[in-house]
Amino acid sequence: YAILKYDGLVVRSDTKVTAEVLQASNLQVVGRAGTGVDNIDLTAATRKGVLVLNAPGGNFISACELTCSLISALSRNVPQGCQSLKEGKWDRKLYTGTELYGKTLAVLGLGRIGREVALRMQAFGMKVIGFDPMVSVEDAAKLNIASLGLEDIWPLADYITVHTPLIPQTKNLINAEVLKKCKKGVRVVNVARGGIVDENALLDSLKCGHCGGAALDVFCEEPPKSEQTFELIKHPKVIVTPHLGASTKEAQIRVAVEIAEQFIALANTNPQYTSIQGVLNAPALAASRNPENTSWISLARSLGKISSQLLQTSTFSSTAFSLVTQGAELKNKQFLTTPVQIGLLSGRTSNGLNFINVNTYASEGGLKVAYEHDPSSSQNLVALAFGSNVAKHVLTGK
Ligand SMILES: O=C(O)[C@H](O)COP(=O)(O)O
Repeated sequence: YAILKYDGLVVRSDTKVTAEVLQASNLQVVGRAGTGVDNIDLTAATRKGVLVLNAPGGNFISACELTCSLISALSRNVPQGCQSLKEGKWDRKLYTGTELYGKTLAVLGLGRIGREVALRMQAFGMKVIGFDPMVSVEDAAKLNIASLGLEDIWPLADYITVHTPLIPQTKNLINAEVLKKCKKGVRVVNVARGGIVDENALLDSLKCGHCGGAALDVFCEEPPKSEQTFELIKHPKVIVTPHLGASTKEAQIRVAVEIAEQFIALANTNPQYTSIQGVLNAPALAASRNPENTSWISLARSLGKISSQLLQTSTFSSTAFSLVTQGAELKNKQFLTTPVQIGLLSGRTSNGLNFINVNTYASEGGLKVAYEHDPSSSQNLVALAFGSNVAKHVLTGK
């Protein structure tokens, strides 16, 4: 395996980093020069203790701009008119469009891309409604977006654009039932991920004339192979691009720089680069790298290790663990439960434990460490209490 000699890997969405690839490698870090990580087996990476990072700050403007271009191209039949003229025709009547001015755009997912799309399409005079369970009605209103429930959105939207990751909750978000609830003539745009829009349902709705058009940059399978997807791609009311959302010179430079800077920060070789903001599978990693925490981490690990030796049990499932910190310096140090877990599990597993994978092995072994900060004492101190119905112990360290 060529991968064996590498410690780090940087990919775009085309390269699949499967469990098999991870297993065959000595990788310590996988960087995604972009946003979506559905091409990386995050569970397998976490289990192996391989850090996964992304660079979402670099390509959102490009994804937004492609979305806006597709919305306006859809409204005026730009690709169809272009193709027809190249074929020597002069079909002015056939490609009469509709204005965007005064139309309602539904933006599903009000993260970085969705917000930028809303802002730009408002400049066209579109009324923007939106949905995002993570964004409050007030915050949406600050962006001039009326935040509505999905059921209220469907009958209002002239255009629907999706800007969510592909997760179980968003798979087939736009499906046959939804399309039936939409206005006749609704247009659907997907520059996010294939699978958020049900391709078969969209094709049926286009064929019966209910859906008025679609613009697709992403597909369930990339590159597409199935006959049905090609029928959708070739439909006269569909305009398509081959996953070009982030394919601009600027975005590619930005994501490459963003990932490279994070790799340098991880290597700790240049004090200019310290930020590893794209970490996806190690919530306690940033805190573990702060020199102020070093001695507390090693104390927490030792408390875990000693507790493990004091406990005669082979499993932890019937033992309750509680980590208590005291003193101003130790406020909000919940992450110390991670080195406690490492200490508890070390010597009990042949897997190499680190800040990335220990939570996986802890939950598989029924190990839970509760956390509490006691503000009543000014003395900086860490205490690990553990016990069962039979015996209780408290270990403290300063
Ligand atoms: O998730 C992303 O960042 C975009 O879909 C872009 O993917 P790409 O890096 O493969 O172009």
